[in-house]
Amino acid sequence: MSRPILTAEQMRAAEAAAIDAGIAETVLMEQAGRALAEAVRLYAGPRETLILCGPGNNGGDGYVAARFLKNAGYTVRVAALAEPTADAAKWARGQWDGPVESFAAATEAPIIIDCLFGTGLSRGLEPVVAERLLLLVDKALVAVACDLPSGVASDDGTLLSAIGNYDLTVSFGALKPAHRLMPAMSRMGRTVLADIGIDPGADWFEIERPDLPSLDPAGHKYSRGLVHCLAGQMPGAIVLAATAAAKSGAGYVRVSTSLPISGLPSSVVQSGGADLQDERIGCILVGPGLGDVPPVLTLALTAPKPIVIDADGIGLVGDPERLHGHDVILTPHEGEFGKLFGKLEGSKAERALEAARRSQSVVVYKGPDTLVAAPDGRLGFAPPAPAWLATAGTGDVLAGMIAAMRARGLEAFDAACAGVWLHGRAAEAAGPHMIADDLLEAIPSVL
Ligand SMILES: NC(=O)C1=CN([C@@H]2O[C@H](COP(=O)(O)OP(=O)(O)OC[C@H]3O[C@@H](n4cnc5c(N)ncnc54)[C@H](OP(=O)(O)O)[C@@H]3O)[C@@H](O)[C@H]2O)[C@H](O)CC1
Ligand SMILES: [K+]
Repeated sequence: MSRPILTAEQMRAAEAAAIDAGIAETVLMEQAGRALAEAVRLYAGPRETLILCGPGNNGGDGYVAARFLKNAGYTVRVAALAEPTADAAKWARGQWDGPVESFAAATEAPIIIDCLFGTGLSRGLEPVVAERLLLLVDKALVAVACDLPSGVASDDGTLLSAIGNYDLTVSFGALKPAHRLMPAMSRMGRTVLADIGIDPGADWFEIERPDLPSLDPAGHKYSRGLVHCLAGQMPGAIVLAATAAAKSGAGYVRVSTSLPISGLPSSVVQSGGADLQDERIGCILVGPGLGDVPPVLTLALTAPKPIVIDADGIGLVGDPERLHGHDVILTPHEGEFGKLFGKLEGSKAERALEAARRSQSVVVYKGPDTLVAAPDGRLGFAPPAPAWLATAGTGDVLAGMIAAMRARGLEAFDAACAGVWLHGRAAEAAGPHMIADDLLEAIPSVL
């Protein structure tokens, strides 16, 4: 089951719905605090613990966690930034029978649990607060964030204050966009989601291992999916893309090229012509190494087939509305995204959805935080992928993997999510010294 992702406002609405359904807010808080304490026990082990509590319900979670950890035999200190202002937090504070120090005088501890602010953060932290929090987090053996590291903007992943690096983030009910958007995503450490009895009902979620169609014993190479790649001026890119498609389980990969291309697997067929009316084609791939050759994109768009438009192909689209009526997956990186869609407002999540709506296409908005957006509002957030993917040719490999998933019968949004997820795992398998060619070799191990 994919982990749901909700904005702060959606989270508050889901929490309100749970309360309307008869679950008291203090019960939600008790569940959250208990989950936080349990995650700390499992992850950090029994060490002296300092819990930093803010004035809102994030702080409330902290008072509950303090009680559970103390009952589990921990040496627990609580330091408060201010007295609780939220009702549930006042209740939780009242349930805590230990002393409460002042945050300003709090001294470092092996385990720090940051319960200052969560989804209610509305601005940067006071500089003196940010500074002290940073020091306590940096000095800790294990730094834990309750729901979010304090200073992170929940909905877009920006840092409203300088924050440290956390080892563990424990979220409740649903992940927030900040858990899977840069730069916040890179500070979370391991991100745990605790079920506290809230029904998130989300259109946004974290992409997880795809459920790939099993092979049909009666199948043949065409039924396993034919990927037709259109080569351009730089053949090396299409070699990576076509090979990736073949290694990702497409039954047949064909490359149209005006000049013979070396380096392709012998199983990949090269042809001079480009008969795109061939009804056996499962997906067309255009763009890797294409160069500035608009007619090739125009030709690809004449075929009534699913199509992955990547790299130079994206730069040749011109008006996103040109793609209406076609079955397209776009795979832009930041620069290609800006060139095709211009400057859009809002978080990366909102920009991805706006692009999907404008182009009526599935948009794979690549980056350290890759998103997959569908015109109908579905939005997949990729789990963290290795930084070493930032090397030449890995985008060509991704495009080939997505085209293979599409040709194997996954619908466009699922094919894009599958390709993105498998691409990240293949990079993990290939290891930190990989180049794109090594990524190809790792694909079969993650299918
Ligand atoms: N969503 C759920 O199902 C549950 C969430 N829980 C936890 O609750 C927090 C959200 O709690 P909330 O009270 O809405 O917000 P915070 O605790 O994050 O803090 C908001 C208070 O802090 C003030 N504030 C905001 N920014 C700052 C700042 N930079 N400096 C000082 N004070 C700040 C804010 O007041 P303002 O009027 O000043 O904005 C609030 O007083 C969620 O993250 C979960 O941890 C429930 O416990 C369990 C269910
Ligand atoms: K926090």
